[in-house]
Amino acid sequence: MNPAHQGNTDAVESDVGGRVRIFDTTLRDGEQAPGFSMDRRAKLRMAHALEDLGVDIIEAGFPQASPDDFAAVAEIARTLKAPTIAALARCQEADIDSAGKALQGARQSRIHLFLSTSPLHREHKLGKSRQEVIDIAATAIRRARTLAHEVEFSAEDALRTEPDFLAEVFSVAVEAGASVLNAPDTVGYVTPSEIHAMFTYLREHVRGAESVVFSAHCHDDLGMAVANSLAAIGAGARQVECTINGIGERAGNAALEEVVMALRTRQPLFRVDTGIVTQRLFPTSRLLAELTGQAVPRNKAIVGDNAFAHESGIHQHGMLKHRGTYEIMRPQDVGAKTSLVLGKHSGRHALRQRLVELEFAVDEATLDAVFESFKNLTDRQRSITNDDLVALMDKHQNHHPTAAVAVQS
Ligand SMILES: CC(=O)SCCNC(=O)CCNC(=O)[C@H](O)C(C)(C)COP(=O)(O)OP(=O)(O)OC[C@H]1O[C@@H](n2cnc3c(N)ncnc32)[C@H](O)[C@@H]1OP(=O)(O)O
Ligand SMILES: CC(C)C(=O)C(=O)O
Repeated sequence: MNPAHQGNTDAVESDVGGRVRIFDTTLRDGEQAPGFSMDRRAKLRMAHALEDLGVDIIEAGFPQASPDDFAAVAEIARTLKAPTIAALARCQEADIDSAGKALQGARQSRIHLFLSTSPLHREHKLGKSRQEVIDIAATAIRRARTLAHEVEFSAEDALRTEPDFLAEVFSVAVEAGASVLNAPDTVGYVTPSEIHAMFTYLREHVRGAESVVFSAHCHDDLGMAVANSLAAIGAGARQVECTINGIGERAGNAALEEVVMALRTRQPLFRVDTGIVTQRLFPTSRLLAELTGQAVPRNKAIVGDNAFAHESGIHQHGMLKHRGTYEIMRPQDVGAKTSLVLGKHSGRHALRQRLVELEFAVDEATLDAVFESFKNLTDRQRSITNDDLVALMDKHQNHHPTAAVAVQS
């Protein structure tokens, strides 16, 4: 068993341990975005990869959404050993019962209930008063408590909810038996300082706060999902809900790989750890792209093709002297590799390095001459391959047979 998973169900212990629980919702919030749906087989493959990655909780789906999603949650619950398996449910009996049923085979099960709390959602979406929202949540939590090992309660649109009302809803949720309180920024509206203030307020005002885990679930509508998740951690959140490649509703959720590597790379700042096997980040990202048919953008942090690629001559020169000049993480720590790509922006240092790797012995005069041909080629071609370089060297040697020696090509 991955040591990351040992003892991952004790709410109180997690809050004092400097350990942030990673709740992966790739298979639920990620999957519900247009273009990303996965069938049962794809979900099962992804769930195994998430287990290997060391996530603490896998939200496997929304069983009431469709028969195949029910089956996917049930199969993941039966099959996986280490992580807690969560299933989403509205505060409705049918949803709760179907989540409980789907989770029956899980070693550690969690029903994840949600109910809107913001004035906008209360009035226009649910048509419910404050008191009705509180009563519906409490009744649902008590029912879910009998069907799973643990219950998480999410106050949908929490970050646009009146703080005193949110604290009251959460206090009732704790009394009813919820052990994880999730305050989602459902529409990606807030800034880091605002979410920090909300989590600080909640931890001070929710009755029973010391016995539960506070959780952040941030959306990326304004591009702040990761920053907001980190700010919530700074204010005491000890569970973060995130997805591989940041997939999810609209602009997506906080990207798991970004949250995890920010916490790791800036450990002295955040002083918390996760149980993620970071070397699995890149392969897990690629598996998701394969299963959904949605490519990872080249410039995506941590897992994009360009995350550790350098084409600019000045950067390549720096990298050849000391990789810390232009890389803040070691690519092997996320399962990736550094590449010095030769193209229009490259300089002599990187060109010479590649020629040496190709086992050409190159003097300065040859390098200058080949560099000129190389630059001309880059104006016609976006990147230059090893075969292109060998051809350039052959051409040069035919004109100047003694200038460069191909030791082997
Ligand atoms: C913030 C989030 O990401 S929440 C999760 C969103 N994910 C999804 O919706 C994906 C899966 N959903 C589905 O497959 C479908 O919406 C179903 C099967 C769950 C429900 O379908 P339908 O019964 O046809 O309802 P529909 O989706 O059109 O409308 C939502 C209903 O749920 C109610 N509802 C919404 N949230 C909640 C809640 N947390 N608790 C109780 N009821 C809720 C709405 O008021 C509405 O009720 P009404 O039918 O009485 O008017
Ligand atoms: C169900 C909840 C946690 C959610 O997805 C949201 O509010 O964005």
